[in-house]
This record gives sequence, C-alpha cells and structure tokens, in this order.
Amino acid sequence: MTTPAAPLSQDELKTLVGQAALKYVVAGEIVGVGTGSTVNKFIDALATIKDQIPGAVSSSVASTERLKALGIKVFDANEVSRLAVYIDGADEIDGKGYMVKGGGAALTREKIVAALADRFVCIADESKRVGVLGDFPLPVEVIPMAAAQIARRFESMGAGITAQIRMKDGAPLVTDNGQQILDVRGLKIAEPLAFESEVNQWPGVVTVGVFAHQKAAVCLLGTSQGVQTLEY
Ligand SMILES: O=C[C@H](O)[C@H](O)[C@H](O)COP(=O)(O)O
Repeated sequence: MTTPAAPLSQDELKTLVGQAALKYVVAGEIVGVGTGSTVNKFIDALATIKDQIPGAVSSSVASTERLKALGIKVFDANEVSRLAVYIDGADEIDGKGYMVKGGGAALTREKIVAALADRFVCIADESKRVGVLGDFPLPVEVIPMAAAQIARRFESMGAGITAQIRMKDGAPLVTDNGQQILDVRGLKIAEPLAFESEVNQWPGVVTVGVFAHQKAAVCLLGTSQGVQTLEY
C-alpha cells in the first residue's frame, strides 16, 4: 500500500504558479512584474530565463530590489509604451477575473503597470478564489488629509462596515508613493465595475484596490490537483 502524498503547502502552491507563469513571458519583450509573496516566486523563476528578456517594469520598491538582486534590469514605466504581459498576485479573485489587491500596499503602482499591459496574468493559490469580493479587507490608498473623510464615506455605506488606517511599527504605514492605506472591512462587492468607478471619484482616493476595469485575463490557480488555468 502506498502512502498518499502530503498536500502541498500554500508556499509550495505559490512556487508552482510562479513557475507556471514563465510560459506567458514573451521572449524579447519587457515583462510587467507585480508585488507580493507569490510574485516573489515568479521573480525567482524569471531569473532562470533572464537572458531571454530585456528586463522588467516593476510595481514596487520591494519587487525592484528583488529583480535587481537577481540581475534582471528594471525599466521605468515611463520608458515603455506597452507591455505584452503583466504578472501579479491577488488577495481575492472572483469567477469573472475581478480582483481585490493591495494587501502589500502596492496597489497604485500595480494598476499603473497593469494599464500598460495587453494581458494581466494573475497567479494565486486556491485560497484566493472567492464567490463575491469583500471578505479580504479592501485596501484603498488615500491622501492622508482625506483619510477620515473617506473612512466616514465607507462606514456610511452600511452597518458593520469599518475603515481603518493601516499601521506599521506604531505609525500609519507610508506607501511607496508617500500616502496611506485604509483597510475597509465588512463590504460585499457584488458589482465590482460600478464600485470601482464610484470610489475612484471620491476626493482624496488615490487608488481603490478593486481591479475590475483592469481584471485578469488569465488566472493560474495553484490547487491540490496542480495548476488550473482559468480564462476570463
Ligand atoms: O499589494 C500587494 C499586491 O496586491 C499583492 O499582489 C497581493 O497582496 C497578493 O500578495 P501575496 O501573493 O503575497 O498573497
């Protein structure tokens, strides 16, 4: 009798999808690179084919440092007019490829780099797949002087909704762009496109962490059965 294989850990699933994303990298083209623990696995895999690409456009200081440490050239977003592909993780992804992102506070630059790309390839372990977005606290990057006003606007959307400034080491976390993050709990985002458009209009909102207008075209989902490719 053979012993069944132990289920893969979340970290192993991230490694699997990070490696699987290599097949979406186009030889000779600069690749858009997201941020986070799953993307870190992708960056490590990308280093094995770095001679096939000119380099990357990065979505955060953290990813830039990792790319450079592995010998991958990093281009400024202003130096490129288009990317074939942008590869990034997600905090939640629904059945249409709409996502919540920004758990690592990188959402603004992620949206900027994603907007340059023809195709968004999401890499995620199966814990990120949801029916309706909103269980993960929604990150919203805000101009600090508007934080309390924006928090009140969210909290007036319904009972049980709370919005709190993200803290780090006892002080408000400061993003790569010098701004703050509100984490909004208690939302059910049934209409992501309309929700993203609405919140984007509020004064002081830099970026809302709903990625609906820039949704995933493909999700490589790490599951106990292996990598599932979902297309939207
Ligand atoms: O700001 C961070 C990003 O949106 C990440 O892509 C997201 O938080 C997922 O990160 P991880 O792969 O670490 O779960």
